Amino acid sequence: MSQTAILGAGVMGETLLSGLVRAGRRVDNLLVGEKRADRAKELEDRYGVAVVSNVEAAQKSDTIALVVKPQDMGDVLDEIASVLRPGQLLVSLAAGITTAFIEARVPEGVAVVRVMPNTPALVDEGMAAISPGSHCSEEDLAEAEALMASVGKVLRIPERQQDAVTAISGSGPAYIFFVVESMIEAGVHLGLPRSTATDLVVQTLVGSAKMLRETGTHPTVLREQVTSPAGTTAAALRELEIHRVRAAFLAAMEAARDRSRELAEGS
Ligand SMILES: NC(=O)C1=CN([C@@H]2O[C@H](COP(=O)(O)OP(=O)(O)OC[C@H]3O[C@@H](n4cnc5c(N)ncnc54)[C@H](OP(=O)(O)O)[C@@H]3O)[C@@H](O)[C@H]2O)C=CC1
Ligand SMILES: O=C(O)[C@@H]1CCC=N1
Repeated sequence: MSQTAILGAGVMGETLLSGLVRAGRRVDNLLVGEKRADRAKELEDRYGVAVVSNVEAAQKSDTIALVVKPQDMGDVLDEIASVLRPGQLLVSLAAGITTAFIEARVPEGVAVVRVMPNTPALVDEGMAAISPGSHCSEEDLAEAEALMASVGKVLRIPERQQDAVTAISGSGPAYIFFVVESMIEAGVHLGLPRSTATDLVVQTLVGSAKMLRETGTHPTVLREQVTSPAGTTAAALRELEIHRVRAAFLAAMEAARDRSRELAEGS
């Protein structure tokens, strides 16, 4: 079995680690590089995984997942570059960071794949988009695909689409949780107990998501089915249009796309 390292075990690194463990990956085939000692101890206790230096993890692994913040990526690559060798695969999950950025800092022959995952991977419902770097074989891409497939769906996309993907599915769960929070607060304003409002909103979200996935029906049609003539839904949707919610979503996602581009410049 090949050895996999995860460098940076914050929210996303742990999400990947826990998914691999759930998918049946033996912990002795996994290594974690994490600079914070208390966090390292937490992960060792929780998963029984070895937390070692980045250099040791990189040296001993065939596949190395880079899950540090984009701003820390240059330092981590500088730290491990001297122990990397041709045939190894680097899988970067960092927003904004291009495969060219990574390839310029590692020895030739090290394959690079860029991935944009999301946090629903924690419940095996992740959405990951992957793009090959310039020296990446089909085998390397398939390896990265298998890594991410253990925690959800995987789509292969051209790298030029990665900043837009980051804005849609990478950050996407946050927008959905924001809508959920807003609806729960509205329920409380309307006089519902908070727990009742929460149950109503969460099940409505799950049911609606299931309809989208299982019926394959266009969301406009599904929305129209809820909207009775001169009814309650039409009254609510008119307010959402007056408050320019659709335009706000577009502006928000353009801002996320632009921020992803800026992260590539190291800011
Ligand atoms: N959270 C999300 O929903 C998503 C995140 N991503 C990407 O995943 C990456 C990580 O994000 P996220 O998990 O949210 O961030 P976190 O800050 O939670 O995790 C990053 C972790 O890396 C650690 N770290 C920093 N420097 C080093 C180093 N030199 N060696 C080893 N570990 C180091 C950090 O420690 P410390 O805190 O001490 O600095 C922290 O534990 C980012 O690049 C982000 O763009 C992609 C898609 C979704
Ligand atoms: O907010 C961020 O920068 C990361 C990338 C996508 C989701 N979280």
